[in-house]
Amino acid sequence: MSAWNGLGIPDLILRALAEQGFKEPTVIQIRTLPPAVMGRRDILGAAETGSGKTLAFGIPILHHILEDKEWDKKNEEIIQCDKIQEENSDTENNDDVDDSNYVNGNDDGSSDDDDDDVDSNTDDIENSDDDDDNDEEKEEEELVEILEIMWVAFKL
Ligand SMILES: Nc1ncnc2c1ncn2[C@@H]1O[C@H](COP(=O)(O)OP(=O)(O)OP(=O)(O)O)[C@@H](O)[C@H]1O
Repeated sequence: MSAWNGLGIPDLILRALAEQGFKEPTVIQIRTLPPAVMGRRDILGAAETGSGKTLAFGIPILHHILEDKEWDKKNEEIIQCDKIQEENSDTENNDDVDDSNYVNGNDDGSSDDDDDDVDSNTDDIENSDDDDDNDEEKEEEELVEILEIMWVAFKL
């Protein structure tokens, strides 16, 4: 278990720290990270030069950026769910109209739309694999972003 565990640091930042080769937090980081990250408190710290103060406040900043992004992502998902529900209710309404096909008699007793539903269900299954790949890709992109912030903003 990494010495960074238990300080409330998100996985993505833990991975970035591991990539940087930072095996354990410094004293100022151990003291500031739990209240700043888990306790969401403002922190004031003093320690000698070269003791790791930059990440002592940099990690909480990154944590908050990630939380904001997570919030944006959830909102996006909710909006997409709403759109899908709207589309479904539109489709159901259309189905009501198309049921008249059945009454009027398709040869096999099905409406043409039923076949479409099967196709679209298969599409959904294929799309869920794509979604997993996209999630992984997005996580990798975020990791690269975090590392860039660490290098550029925090000059690590
Ligand atoms: N947990 C850690 N493990 C190993 N190296 C670290 C760790 N945290 C920071 N460092 C490295 O230690 C060096 C000094 O860190 P940093 O610049 O944050 O110190 P500081 O306390 O802010 O110094 P100053 O007061 O001079 O600004 C940097 O090269 C940084 O990459």
